[in-house]
Amino acid sequence: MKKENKKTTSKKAAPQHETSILKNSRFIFTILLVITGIALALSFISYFITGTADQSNVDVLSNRNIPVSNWLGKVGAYLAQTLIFNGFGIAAFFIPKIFIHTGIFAFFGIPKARIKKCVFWDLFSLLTLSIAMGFFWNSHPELGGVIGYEMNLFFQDYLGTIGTILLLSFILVLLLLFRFKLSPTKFRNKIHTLNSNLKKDGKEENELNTTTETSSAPTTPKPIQPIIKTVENKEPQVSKIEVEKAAPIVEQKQEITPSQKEETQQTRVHSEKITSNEGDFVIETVKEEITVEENLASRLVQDFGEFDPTLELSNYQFPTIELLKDYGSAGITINQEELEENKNRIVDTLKNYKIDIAQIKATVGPTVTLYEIVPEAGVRISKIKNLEDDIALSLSALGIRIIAPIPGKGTIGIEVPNNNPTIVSMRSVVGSPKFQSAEMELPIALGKTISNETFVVDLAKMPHLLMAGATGQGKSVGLNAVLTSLLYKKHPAEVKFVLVDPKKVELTLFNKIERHYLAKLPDSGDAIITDNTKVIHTLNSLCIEMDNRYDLLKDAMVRNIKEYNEKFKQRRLNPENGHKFLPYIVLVVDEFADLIMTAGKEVETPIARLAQLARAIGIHLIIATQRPSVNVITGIIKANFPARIAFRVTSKIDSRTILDSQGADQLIGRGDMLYTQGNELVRVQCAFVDTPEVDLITEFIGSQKAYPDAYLLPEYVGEDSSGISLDNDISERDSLFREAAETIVIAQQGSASLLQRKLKLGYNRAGRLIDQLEAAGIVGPFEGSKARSVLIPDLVALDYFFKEEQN
Ligand SMILES: Nc1ncnc2c1ncn2[C@@H]1O[C@H](COP(=O)(O)OP(=O)(O)OP(=O)(O)O)[C@@H](O)[C@H]1O
Repeated sequence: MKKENKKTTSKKAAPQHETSILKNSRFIFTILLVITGIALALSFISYFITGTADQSNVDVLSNRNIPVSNWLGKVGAYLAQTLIFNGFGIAAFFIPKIFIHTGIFAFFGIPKARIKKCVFWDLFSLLTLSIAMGFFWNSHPELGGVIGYEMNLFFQDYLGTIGTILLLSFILVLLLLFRFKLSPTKFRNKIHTLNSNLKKDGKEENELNTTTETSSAPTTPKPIQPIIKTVENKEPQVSKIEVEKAAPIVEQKQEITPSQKEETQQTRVHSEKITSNEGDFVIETVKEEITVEENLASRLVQDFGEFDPTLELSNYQFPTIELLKDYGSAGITINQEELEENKNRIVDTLKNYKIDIAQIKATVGPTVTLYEIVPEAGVRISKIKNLEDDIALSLSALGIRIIAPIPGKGTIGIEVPNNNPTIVSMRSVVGSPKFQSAEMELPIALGKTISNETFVVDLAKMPHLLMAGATGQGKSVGLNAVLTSLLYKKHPAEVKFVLVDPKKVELTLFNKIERHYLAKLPDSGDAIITDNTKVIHTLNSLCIEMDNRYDLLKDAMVRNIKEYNEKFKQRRLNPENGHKFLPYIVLVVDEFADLIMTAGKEVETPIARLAQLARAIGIHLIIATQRPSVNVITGIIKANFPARIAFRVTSKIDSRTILDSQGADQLIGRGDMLYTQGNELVRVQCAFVDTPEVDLITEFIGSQKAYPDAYLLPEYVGEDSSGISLDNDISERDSLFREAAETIVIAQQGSASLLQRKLKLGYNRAGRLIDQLEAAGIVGPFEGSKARSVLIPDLVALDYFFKEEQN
């Protein structure tokens, strides 16, 4: 043991010694650079002061007897003559600047890249200035120097005088843009702030003038005023009147009421001298104080307006309604004969079963007509309900549904399909005033009800949607209708889709809007997910996103995404603390049965978690399945999906699985559906949107300026790869291991959340890194709520540690 200790001490001592030598030589070098720079600068200044006195002497540098006037002697005179007159003129001052700057930068250990950048721009400015000064060669040759003059002539030969001036102006613009980062927007903002400041000052001056006028108004000399200091709970003084002559001091404590506090914003002191008989006295008014965050926010809002999340794509154009196909007549054609015929048949059938009708009324919908019957008094409703099949048989129509009684009305409804159904076009529902003026977070125009009204629902309120139906009954069209609705109403900044499409063909068209509307895992190719492992990763990643969002909400002290975004828009949340505008995320899973069959619990668990918790933070799920059997739509999923859509299914059992009641088996297909949000069922004809229409819309959006990438979800490292072992195997380490170690050592705080923030990692990866750091002996073991201790004191020791490890 002792031996080992000795070994480590000697090994530790060696690098410390090395570093001290290194530090010393660096210090000497930096001092040398700065002194050289100063010397050059002095010799240049001296050159301009002593004028041409030394010009004829510099040639005889070797002759000790010739006197020179330069402050830095012959060498100074020689350097100044060479670099200024024979060189770059006054631009040569950039040379000592480079020396001094580099020296100072090196002293403070500023990264080399930054020093190089500085030197580059200085050399660039040196040449430009020198060429520009070349224009004055005839009157003042020392301004541009020989090199500046020659280069200037060269450009003039090729570009002419005007061309050279234009070129130099362009270079000046480049300098302002890239060197001084003076963008036009910054410039505008500066002018704006200057303007508003001027206005404010003007106002304040006016106010002050009024005060002084009133205070200097009295003609009779005032008696000597005492110094009055009003102190507000240690806040700056509110008013202070000073007289030259000594006077007693009266101090008053004054409470500031909350309302006063709100009024005040910023401390400003105005002083005004007033001459009275007794002498000058100064009035200092201290105005406007704090209410930190709120007022800062309102100031920001005042100066820059509310935060606009759409700003980055401010020129984004929503798709036009013309992109959607017009399927002929928007209205429904009422076939009187058909109506009459059906009515008679219903009345006759019911008569056969001894059910008398008091009244019958028909409401014609796009695909189905509803006959509302008011039975004679004394007729039992269950009797009619039981005759459902017989009535259907006598009407010889598929898809008869009897609603007995119609909720909210004392009538019985019989829905009979129309002989010639009308297509409900997406165009008609998107263009409807109901959808256009919908004040909803995520409005969806699903189609038209039986009374031909546009049926609009809010996905945010659902808050998740389950869609089921046998194959070919309109599920895919339904999904497209949902997505299209959102594309027509929501800006790319406001909503993002996560699309899971195991069939690989249904949602492919949405690839075109990847950088506008889609979200994906970092480093994954296509945004549309088609394979199962990726689905599991994405779902877990969404869970992480959910947790992160909850943290943000907690920090912002709000309850849901709407309030959070409101607060963010009002600039009351600081982006530097990780706050950002949160878009809604809509997860669409097609062929859910397929997923459950292959991935089972791995999919069900995150889905259930998201379904239970994600509503408040703006993640909404839409799940579609062909096979609505109980092992697919399990109890836990059903419980969290109160909003359900059933297209036609083949059996009553399937209908029960989806809707908890029958009915879906009696639908007629082709977009005929039942919608429920927990209570009654609504029969809706789904809006029809064809593939070419979706193609046009996505093309329209896709051809516009987009974000640099799809919306990136947090990284998720699968369970399989996160096998946490405390083996200190260097080859198995995360690629960010070293960076993580440095981050932890610099902060002297061993926490995964620190790594998450600094290295922008997902929780799992950060956790894994911490485990590896523990295994390596860089951080201590887990200590409950406290951060782990860091076992390496600084970066030098860490460097040494890594070197040791290599050996
Ligand atoms: N709302 C609608 N209005 C009119 N016709 C429709 C409607 N929805 C679907 N259809 C018709 O039904 C056909 C099948 O629809 P869709 O492709 O949506 O079925 P699906 O349920 O997704 O089938 P699968 O599960 O096999 O993919 C469509 O090609 C279309 O002709």
